[in-house]
Amino acid sequence: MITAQTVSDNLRKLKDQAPLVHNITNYVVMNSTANALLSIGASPVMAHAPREMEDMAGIASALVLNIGTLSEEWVEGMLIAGKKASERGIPIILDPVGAGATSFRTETCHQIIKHCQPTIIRGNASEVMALISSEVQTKGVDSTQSSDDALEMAKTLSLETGAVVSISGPKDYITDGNKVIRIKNHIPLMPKVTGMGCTASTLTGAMAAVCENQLEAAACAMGIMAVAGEIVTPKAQGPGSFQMHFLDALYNMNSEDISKHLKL
Ligand SMILES: Nc1ncnc2c1ncn2[C@@H]1O[C@H](COP(=O)(O)OP(=O)(O)OP(=O)(O)O)[C@@H](O)[C@H]1O
Ligand SMILES: Cc1ncsc1CCO
Ligand SMILES: [Mg+2]
Repeated sequence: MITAQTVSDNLRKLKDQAPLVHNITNYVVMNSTANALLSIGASPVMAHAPREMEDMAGIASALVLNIGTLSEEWVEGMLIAGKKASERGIPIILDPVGAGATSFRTETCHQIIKHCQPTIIRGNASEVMALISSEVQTKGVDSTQSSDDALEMAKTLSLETGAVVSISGPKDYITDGNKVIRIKNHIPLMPKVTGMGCTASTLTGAMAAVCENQLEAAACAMGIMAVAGEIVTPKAQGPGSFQMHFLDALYNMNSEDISKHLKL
């Protein structure tokens, strides 16, 4: 499975390779996720116009499709970029933001899964469950379910789609349908900052670009989120300073931090 050493080795690779990560992402997090990518050592680009999707997905090392603030035109762009990325064999991360809240979101995820074959699906518990069961409702973008309740459906989703499934929440689980990796850190302020899940997805994209094994990549990215959260916790006085210190923690993270803080 993975160890602190695996996470450190992949972080080193990421910094050496500085992969270009193409994000089609929501208005809420464009700035914060671009900064997270820069802080970790990757190269971000946010682009969604259908006319430039073939070109941009044609030069990227990973594609992140985040459906947080969708429109019909964005879906068109996502499908063009996703097909190009899939043809090129680069990793595709789907963040099903708000799947289970509206049928537009859930149906768009199914379209992306069918036409683009994402390599990793990273969402909260009810988003992941909504991709398997139409009974599950998401509260806007917030989960209504626990990661434990989502785990069996996540395994099914993984086996049905061929994508690694990464569930975030008070407990993080990453599964390929057979193996399950759990990140045991618990950072209470993390869900009080909008878009930390979107940040997890974009960092998953950066890791997936440099790491062949998508289960390992997804787990390393969630591990890095957790380690940064642990570093920030004693410094933050609330969500505002948490967000600021989080970028600094990503930027300065070294292998000692990882072995000291990561709980697997
Ligand atoms: N209740 C919680 N307690 C501690 N950590 C949490 C909790 N919920 C989520 N997290 C952590 O916060 C990060 C984001 O996960 P979350 O489940 O909030 O994603 P999300 O719902 O997709 O977020 P967003 O849509 O705002 O981007 C993860 O690293 C996860 O471990
Ligand atoms: C709050 C919110 N609404 C749509 S996307 C987003 C960012 C967190 O998912
Ligand atoms: Mg989310």
